[in-house]
Amino acid sequence: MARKIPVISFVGYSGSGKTTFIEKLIPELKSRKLRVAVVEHDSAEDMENLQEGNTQRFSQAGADLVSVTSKNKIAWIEKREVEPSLEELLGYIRDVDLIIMEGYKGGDFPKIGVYRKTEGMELVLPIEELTAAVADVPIDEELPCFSLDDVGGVAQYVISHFLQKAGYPEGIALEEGIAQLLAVPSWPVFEYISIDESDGRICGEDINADENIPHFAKSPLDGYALRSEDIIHASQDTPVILKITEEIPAGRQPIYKLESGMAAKILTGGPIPEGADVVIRFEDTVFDAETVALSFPAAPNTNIVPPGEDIHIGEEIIQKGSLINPSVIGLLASLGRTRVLVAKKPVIAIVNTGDELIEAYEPLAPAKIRNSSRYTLSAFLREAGAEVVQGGIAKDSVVEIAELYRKALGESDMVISTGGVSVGDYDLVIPALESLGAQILFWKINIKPGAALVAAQLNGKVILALSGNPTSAAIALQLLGMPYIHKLMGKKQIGLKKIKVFMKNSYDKPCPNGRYLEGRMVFEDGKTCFETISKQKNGAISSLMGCDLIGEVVPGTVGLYPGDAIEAYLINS
Ligand SMILES: Nc1nc2c(c(=O)[nH]1)N[C@H]1C(S)=C(S)[C@@H](COP(=O)(O)OP(=O)(O)OC[C@H]3O[C@@H](n4cnc5c(N)ncnc54)[C@H](O)[C@@H]3O)O[C@H]1N2
Ligand code: MOO
Repeated sequence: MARKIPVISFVGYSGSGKTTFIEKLIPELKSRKLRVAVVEHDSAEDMENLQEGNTQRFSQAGADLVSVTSKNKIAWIEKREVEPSLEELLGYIRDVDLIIMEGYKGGDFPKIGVYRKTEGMELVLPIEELTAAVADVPIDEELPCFSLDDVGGVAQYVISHFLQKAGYPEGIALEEGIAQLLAVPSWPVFEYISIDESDGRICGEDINADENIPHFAKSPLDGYALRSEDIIHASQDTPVILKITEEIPAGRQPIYKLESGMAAKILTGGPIPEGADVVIRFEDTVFDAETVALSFPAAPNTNIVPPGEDIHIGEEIIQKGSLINPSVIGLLASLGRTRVLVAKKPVIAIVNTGDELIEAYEPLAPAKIRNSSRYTLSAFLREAGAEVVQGGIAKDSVVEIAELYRKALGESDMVISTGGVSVGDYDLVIPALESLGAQILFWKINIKPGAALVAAQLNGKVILALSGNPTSAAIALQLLGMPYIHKLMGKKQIGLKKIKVFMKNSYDKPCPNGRYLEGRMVFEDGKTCFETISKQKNGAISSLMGCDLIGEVVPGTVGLYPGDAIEAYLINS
């Protein structure tokens, strides 16, 4: 029997954006090599359009079935007394991976609700009948909800929920792991804070200037404001002498309009008086208390800062999702904006597992080690802009690990754990997650170091269980965890920044499957270079010493030598 093709229906009131969303989703699914069918319901208008031309003529002439074919398309119009059942309709569709339906509210198919709450719209079906939603605001904690432009997230959600076989994938590519995590819906929450507190936060709004800076024409230097036409004939032999009307320091509004034969003494930042179109600096004039002599002409607008020269009305100050920095804060202050909308910091809980772990403040005991990863990972996360809560150390017991996960999930937006993810008898993270009813997204990714990990989700919250090996955990947090954490943070640019660097030293181990190298950024002969950290050991804490780059050794590399170019990720960028 032919495999049943998965069907997913998008439902929502007219104007909710269903069609637009599906239109954007199709290329997204196609880019993932899927064949997609779309079934639309109740669109009399489209049916009319379809029947234009010869097909319509044959159809109107009474043909029961008209088909039109061209090199790469086929269309089929069949007259029916009654509307065919959905089952019959779906039975015609073959050779696709997914059927998307628009507007079918009935039938036992998963349905994704589309709606715009801010436009006063309602959900077309009760929440219980939906599998997910696409909306302009989150709907319900239990319902995966994607924003109206998150087609990538919906594509991944559809693939991982309806197209993949049951069970979880093992040993997937890094990019696939990142995509799976990004597909777990998340909504940054926003808050207004003082701009004084906003350095390093993610802006929650697009801000454009609503005023010109400066908002008046001003002088960029100390000198005399005057009319260019008055000095057209000025020369060394025949200087023009103008009468000084007033003094205009920065902050004082001029009193007099400059008439012919007049000048105003003006200081840097002072407003240009009406009538003046030139400022000549003190050094180029001869003056006394009442007059100023000019001995050369100047073109109109010389030394005048026009309104809006610095920032003009409408100019972009910062985009939603960008990092606020000191210069943005200064611009906001110039515009009179003392509060700014920012994304709340996501709260990430850290749980460490392992019988061998003791707290950093405890004295060493035989076979025990201090829990260093709790501190390394917390520091990385805080530096990246998250709030960190400590979920404690769990002994190697399914019940204890599950209990700490449960508690940590209650206090955070995401849980990161260490240890217990390999294949040993004490690797109990997967059973602990399963005992909580979490959905395991995948186990292990194809990176070295950092392969051993588990990604899961429970009630829309991600649990990223990293390796116990300190360097592996740190590298996997950076490469796999950070893109999702950036999304949680409301960042527009997600994932670490990558740069091109030149090897400072050799790394001569062949890497048939590729690997990542811990390294330091150094500068030599005007080039940004990559110096490998001497210990490249997954279980060593010292492999991270001074490490600010993760170098990418592409599969098939037989060795790297000084001067060779590689790409490297900037840690915590
Ligand atoms: N038979 C196999 N053994 C291992 C494999 C494998 O494929 N087959 N993979 C190896 C790789 S690669 C990694 S990575 C580790 C992953 O192991 P776990 O995630 O289960 O981690 P643990 O065994 O719990 O710990 C590993 C190592 O790290 C130390 N550790 C643990 N937690 C901390 C902490 N919070 N701070 C500092 N150090 C910590 C722990 O004592 C162990 O020495 O598995 C390999 N084995
Ligand atoms: O998986 Mo391990 O994380 O390669 O060191």
